[in-house]
Amino acid sequence: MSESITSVLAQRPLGLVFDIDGTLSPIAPTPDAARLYPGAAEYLRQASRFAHVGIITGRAVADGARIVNVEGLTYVGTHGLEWCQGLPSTHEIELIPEAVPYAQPGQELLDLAEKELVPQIPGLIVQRKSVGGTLHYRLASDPEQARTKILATLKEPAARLHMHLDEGKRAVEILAPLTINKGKALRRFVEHFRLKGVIFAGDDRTDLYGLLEIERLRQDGYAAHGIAVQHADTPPALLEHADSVVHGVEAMVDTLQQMTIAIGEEKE
Ligand SMILES: O=P(O)(O)OC[C@H]1O[C@H](O[C@H]2O[C@H](CO)[C@@H](O)[C@H](O)[C@H]2O)[C@H](O)[C@@H](O)[C@@H]1O
Repeated sequence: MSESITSVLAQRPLGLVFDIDGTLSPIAPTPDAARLYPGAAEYLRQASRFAHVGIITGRAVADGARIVNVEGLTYVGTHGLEWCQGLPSTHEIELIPEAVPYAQPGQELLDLAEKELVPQIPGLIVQRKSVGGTLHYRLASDPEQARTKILATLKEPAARLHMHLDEGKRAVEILAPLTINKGKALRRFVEHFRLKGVIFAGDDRTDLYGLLEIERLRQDGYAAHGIAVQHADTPPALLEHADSVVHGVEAMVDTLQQMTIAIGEEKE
């Protein structure tokens, strides 16, 4: 582990914050098939004895928590719009008030996708969230053609409904046009727990907001470190703004294990 990570891990209160897909869970053919890398849940559980552990994901909270399924973590879903201070089976999910007006327009776009795109693109998966959702074209016979078709079909209706389109891994995201993102969520997490040190890890476009917030937190005097999990399709900007890079989910979970051991030793 780098000296920079070690020095952040010595801070208390400490926060450890992770994305799910591509970070703790290998990319799978469908969203439902994704699983945490072996050992990851146990390391998160152990880490949560000594640090505030957060999951900040593009998935809905209920979906992300179903995959991670560790009690005592903070689950932040739908790119920062939903919060839950534990598993949703025992804790209430809070939808941030600014997002509420965009629930209906998001549903309309997803209805349109089901009506117009699903019949034309075999393999397209429509994933609904409390606000917006994701269209997964990974299983389409020609993914690039599917992507073009989805964006062309939704561009005008999205503008009319004041919704925002973004892209993830083989996926088009339908988002509320809010300035809330994973970076804002990370800042709120840090302030909520009055953290002195924080580590954030992610692998995709939307995780860039998290890495940029790590830079701002450091400028504001926090001990902060950003990790990019590199895959073949990792956006270059993510690598430029990361303080360290690990190669793939297995290496990320190995780093999580080392961090867990280090903070356990620090405590004793
Ligand atoms: O912020 P994340 O936790 O990384 O969530 C981003 C999106 O991840 C999921 O989709 C991605 O992973 C799937 C399973 O590995 C894969 O099949 C898909 O192609 C990827 O785009 C999730 O389903 C989305 O809701 C998230 O927005």
